[in-house]
Amino acid sequence: MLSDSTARDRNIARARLQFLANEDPPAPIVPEGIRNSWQRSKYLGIGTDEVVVPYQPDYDRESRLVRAATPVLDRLEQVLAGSDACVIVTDRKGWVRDRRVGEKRLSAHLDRVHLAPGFNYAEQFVGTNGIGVALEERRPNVVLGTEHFNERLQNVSCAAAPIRNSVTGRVEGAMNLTCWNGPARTLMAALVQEAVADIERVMYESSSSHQRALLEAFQQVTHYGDRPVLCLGQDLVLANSAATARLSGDDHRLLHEAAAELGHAPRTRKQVRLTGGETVLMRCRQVDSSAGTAGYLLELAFTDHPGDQAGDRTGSRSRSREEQGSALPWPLPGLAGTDPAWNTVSRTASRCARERTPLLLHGETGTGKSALVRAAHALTGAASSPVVVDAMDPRAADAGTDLSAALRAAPTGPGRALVLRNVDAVAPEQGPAVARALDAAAAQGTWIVGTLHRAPGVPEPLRRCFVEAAAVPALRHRLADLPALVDCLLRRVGAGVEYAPEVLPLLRRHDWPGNVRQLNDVLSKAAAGRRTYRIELRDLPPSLHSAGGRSLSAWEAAERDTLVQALLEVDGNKLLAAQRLGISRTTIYRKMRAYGITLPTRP
Ligand SMILES: Nc1ncnc2c1ncn2[C@@H]1O[C@H](COP(=O)(O)OP(=O)(O)OP(=O)(O)O)[C@@H](O)[C@H]1O
Repeated sequence: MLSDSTARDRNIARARLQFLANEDPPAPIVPEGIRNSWQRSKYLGIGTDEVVVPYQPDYDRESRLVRAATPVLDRLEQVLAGSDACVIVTDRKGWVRDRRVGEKRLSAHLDRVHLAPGFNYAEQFVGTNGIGVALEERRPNVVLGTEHFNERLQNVSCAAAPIRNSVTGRVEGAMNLTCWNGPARTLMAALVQEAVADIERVMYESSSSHQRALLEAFQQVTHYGDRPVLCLGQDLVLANSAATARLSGDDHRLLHEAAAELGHAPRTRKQVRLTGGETVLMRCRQVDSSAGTAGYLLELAFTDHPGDQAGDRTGSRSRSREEQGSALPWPLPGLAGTDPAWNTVSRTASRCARERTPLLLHGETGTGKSALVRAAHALTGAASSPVVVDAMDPRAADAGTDLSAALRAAPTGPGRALVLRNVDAVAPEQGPAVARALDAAAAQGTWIVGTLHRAPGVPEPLRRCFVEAAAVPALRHRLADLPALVDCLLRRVGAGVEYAPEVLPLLRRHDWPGNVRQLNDVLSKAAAGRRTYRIELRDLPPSLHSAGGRSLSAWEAAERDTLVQALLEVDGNKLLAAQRLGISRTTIYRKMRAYGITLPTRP
C-alpha cells in the first residue's frame, strides 16, 4: 500500500505528463499556484530534461541584501550542519547570491542542476521551482518533488518566500530551502518564513535610517508634487509625477552621477544634458541620515519651462503646464479623457498599481480618484476590486469598529488594493495605528492608495506610508475632455442616448464644483427625464443656465429656476416668457442679469 504522499506524488507526476503531452490545462488535482506556473513555463517553451540557465559570476557581494542575509545564513548553516537541507538567497531577478548546504551529496546534486551562486533560477529559465514562483507571484510557496517543471529537480522539494523591503514594500529577493524529498518537507515553509522575517528585519535596521531621511527630505520639498523633484539613494529612487513624466531610468543614472560629482556642498546648481538631448538645471542637496550619507535631493528646472524654476513654488498650475508638454494619452478601462494632466495621473496610477508603490491621490471631490484606482488596479490583471475604507465613514469612527481595525480586516496580498479615502480626516490619535495597518498591508504586497481633497493635508505618521503623490485635475481645468466624458457617461446610462448640439456649449460654461460626479448626475437625470430621443437644453437643470457667481437663497434659486424654465419653454423669447410669468420685459432683462442667466436667446 502506498503512503498518502507517495500516491499524491504519482498522481501529480501523471498530471504533469498529461499536461505536457496535450493542450488541456493541468488537472485540478494540481495545486492552483503550481498549475499557473506550469502554464507559464509551457507557454515560455522551457525545457523539461536539462537545466539551462544564465550565469554571471560577477555580482555585488556587498549589496544590502547580501549583507543582511549573511548573518541569517551563517546561523542557519550551523543549525542545518549534516542535514539534507540547503538554504539559498537570490536577488529580485532570481540570481543566486548565496547558498549554504548541510551535506555533500545534496551539494553535488545542486551543482549539477546549477542551483549555485552566479546562476539564475527565475521561472522564465527553469520553469516551476520555489524561487521562480516566489518571485513571479510575490508570495511564499512550496514546490514538492514532482511539481517541479524540470525532471532534474524532481527528487528535491523546496519552500521559498519573497524577501521584501519593509519600508517600500518592494521585493528585494527570495529565500529558498531545498531538501531531498521526504517527510520533513512540510516543516520547510515555516523555517523559510522565519528566516525571511530575520533578513527583512536586518535590512530594515540597516536601511531604514537612510530611507527615512530620503523620504522626509522628499516630502518636505515636494508638498505633493508641484515641480519636478527626484530623490536618489543607493537603491531607492523617489520621484514626483512631474519628474517621472520627463525622466527615463538612464536620466536617473546620469543625474545621480552629476549629483555625486558635486560632492558635499550644502546646495549647488548644475546644468545637465539629459539622454533625450534636453537640458535641465539641477539644484542638488545631499541628504544625510544618522548612518551617513543617504543620497541626494534634486530639484529640477527644464529650460523649456521657465515657470518651473527650481525653488519656485508656483503650485499645480506650473506642474500641469510642464506635464502638458509631455504627457501622452494613457487610456484606462472605462474612463475617458486625454487632457495632459489627466494623462499624467493615469500613467502614474498605472505604474504605481503595477509596482505596488503606495500612492496618494489628491483632487477635488468627484474628480475620479477612486475611479482611477479601480481602473489602474484592473489593468494589472487583478481579479478583485480595491477595498475602500473611508476615514469619514461614521462607522469607522465608531468605538466598536475603529479605522485601523477596518483596514486590518481588509484582505491583503499581491493582486489586492486597499484605498483609504479621505486620509486627511484620520484623527491624530488614530494616526499611528492606521499607519501600522497600512504598512502591514503594504508588506503583504497590497497596493495602498490614499485619497484626499486638498494637499498638503496628511499629517505624520501617515504621510510616510505613501511613496508617491499625484494630483487629479478638476473638471473645469480639463474642459477639452467634456465631449469624451459626456459620451462615456451617457453610454453608462444606456445605448443610443444623444444630445442636442447646444448642450455641450452650455456644459462648458459651468464650473462643475462637483466635477465628473456632478456631470454624471446631471446627465443621468437629464437622460431619464428627456422628452425626445435626445437631451435638449430644457432637460438640463436650471442652475446650469446661470453663471452662479454668488450663493442664492432658496427663494432666489426658485425664482431663477422659474425664469429659466419659462425662457426654455419659449425658446428664449423674452417677450413671451415675460407674458407667461406676468411680468414686464424690463423685469425679465433685469432678473436675467442679476442671476447671470446665459441661455441662448432670440433677439
Ligand atoms: N475620466 C473619467 N471617465 C469616466 N468617468 C469618470 C471619470 N472620472 C470620474 N468618473 C466618474 O465620476 C464619478 C466620481 O468619481 P470618483 O468616485 O472616482 O471620484 P473621487 O475623486 O474619488 O471622489 P471623492 O473625493 O468624493 O471620493 C464616478 O462615477 C466615476 O466613474
